[in-house]
Amino acid sequence: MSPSAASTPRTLRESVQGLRPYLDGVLWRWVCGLLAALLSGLAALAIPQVIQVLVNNVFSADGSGGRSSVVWAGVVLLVLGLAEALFVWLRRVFILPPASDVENRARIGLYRRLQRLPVAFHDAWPSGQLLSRAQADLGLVRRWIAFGSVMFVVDSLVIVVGVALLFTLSWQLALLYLVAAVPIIIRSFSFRNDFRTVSRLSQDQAGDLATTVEESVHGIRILKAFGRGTTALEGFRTQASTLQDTEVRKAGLLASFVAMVVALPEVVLGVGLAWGVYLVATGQMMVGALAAFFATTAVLARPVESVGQLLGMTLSAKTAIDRHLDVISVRPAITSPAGTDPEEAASLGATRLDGDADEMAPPSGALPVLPPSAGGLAFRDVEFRYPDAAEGTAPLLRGVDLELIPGETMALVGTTGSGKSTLLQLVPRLYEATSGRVEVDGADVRDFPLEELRRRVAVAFEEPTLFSDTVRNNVLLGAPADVLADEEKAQQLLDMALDTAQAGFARALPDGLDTEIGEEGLSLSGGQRQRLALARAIAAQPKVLVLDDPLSALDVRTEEAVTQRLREVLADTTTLVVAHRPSTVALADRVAVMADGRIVDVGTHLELLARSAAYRDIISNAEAEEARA
Ligand SMILES: Nc1ncnc2c1ncn2[C@@H]1O[C@H](COP(=O)(O)OP(=O)(O)OP(=O)(O)O)[C@@H](O)[C@H]1O
Repeated sequence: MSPSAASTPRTLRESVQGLRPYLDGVLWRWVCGLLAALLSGLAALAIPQVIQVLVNNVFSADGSGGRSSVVWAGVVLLVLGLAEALFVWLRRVFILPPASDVENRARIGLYRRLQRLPVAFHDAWPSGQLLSRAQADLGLVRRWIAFGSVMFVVDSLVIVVGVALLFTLSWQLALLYLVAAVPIIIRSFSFRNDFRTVSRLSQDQAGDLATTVEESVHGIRILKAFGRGTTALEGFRTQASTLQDTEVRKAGLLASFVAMVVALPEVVLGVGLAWGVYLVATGQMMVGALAAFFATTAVLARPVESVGQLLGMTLSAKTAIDRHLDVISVRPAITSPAGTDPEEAASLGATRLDGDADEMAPPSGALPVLPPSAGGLAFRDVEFRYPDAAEGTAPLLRGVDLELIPGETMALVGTTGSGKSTLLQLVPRLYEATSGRVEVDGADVRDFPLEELRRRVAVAFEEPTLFSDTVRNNVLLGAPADVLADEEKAQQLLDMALDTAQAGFARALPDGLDTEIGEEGLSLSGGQRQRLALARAIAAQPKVLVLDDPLSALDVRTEEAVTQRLREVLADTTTLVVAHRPSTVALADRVAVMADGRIVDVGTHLELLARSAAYRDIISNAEAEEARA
């Protein structure tokens, strides 16, 4: 499901139940916090009752007991005031830490799920939408759990109890107040729907805005180079204004509802006061009851005022939870075979939703019998279409048959857009073949636990992605755990990988191999980044290496040197490499020619030059491009 797809409709109860995996050990503290908040509300409501006794005694006909009752009432009021403050403090102590726990667990659950979801999911979801779900939405959920949810329940209960007390003091005046609540109750139904819609819109628009910021920071060089800064700013301004309009609409909706909630009791107050005085004057009501009545309405003023705000907060939090669940409930389409991956089961367990039960096969711990790691790679009648390809279009890859001999280096060449990169991504299951089989060491890639498959297969892409970390950590990202555990072996592996990829320049960086490279390695040149990404693939010590034009930013001579070293050092590693330069292609054992989503020929460079017009065409185009460069 893409972010533009409608969110699954859920009731508030269902949304809150979606948080269940994060509520371990939280509920009892929340209930204690709720009780503390309720007691503080009741303590506040008890104060007018004391006032009633006090006033009645002071104004009693004989005046007896006036002084002592004032002292007692003073003591009781003090105790009630202190109790109210104590319970407010207890509410915070009980609820604040578990609310942060929920936020933290939900954030980790989201991150874990994002790691599990296939590349196709990330193709469809803009990063800003995911960012806003991980940050702003979960912050809102925390505030709602810590404050909004508790106070919504407590204030609603305080209002119910308070109104009941008003009835004990004067049913006529209480009825007057209740009648004033009828329009509020009626309006609250339509308010809920209106506010929920606007709240979802504003949170989605905030996500789109985050995507724009992320993209323009990422593409700042392009924007500057093309002088598009002003245009980008205009676009951003429009988007920001749209969000502002939605926020203003949201605030307007809330303000009009809150105004109604606050104003109606105020209007009733004037009428109520006059009527109350009449009731006292005609002996239908004690003066103490009148004082207590209005003291109670004063105590109720705060919960009545805030209940509208809290309803708004509850609806916004519900939207935030729904947006979280929309991501967390996406089933990863590419998974390890059932029961082979404890981490997979943990990921599902941490985010289990209704209907997941059948997918929750407990990890058996026993891995299926896998073939020995020999470096076999084959494609058998493989067909593939992108999940987001237009309806009715032909599959991108059709009837792909290709077999590599363990240890050989095969170059994959073809016209642009013929599907070379796509084919490569099927090997580590970044995408899943629509039909047919991709085999590693004779077994279907779907039979391997993902971790094992990706231990056997390493990848380097044309667009190298590096992380904000040291050169060392970037290169050793996928190195075997036993090598990493031994400092000396890790250093040897690092040196070998850097030398093979001709990435010795990294040693001359200011802090050598411990130099922190900036976000995505942007402080390095394109060719330097490519060589580090290749070194990373080599350091993973795979049996199968798939390289998607990983040396395109290098000059011809360096590319040749790297290819030559790769063949020597990784003599028993099977390598499938997308290449464009004739000189590099010539170094491969064999070459596969791809056209229009099919492998149309396989042979040595010389064989193909002799027999394939398509190959000669590709090579002569590449030579012409090289000469122009
Ligand atoms: N995520 C995607 N969703 C939908 N279509 C895609 C996606 N990625 C690539 N394509 C389409 O698949 C086709 C093949 O792309 P691919 O990158 O595999 O070709 P290629 O042979 O590697 O091209 P080049 O040599 O230019 O890198 C292209 O038409 C491209 O538009």
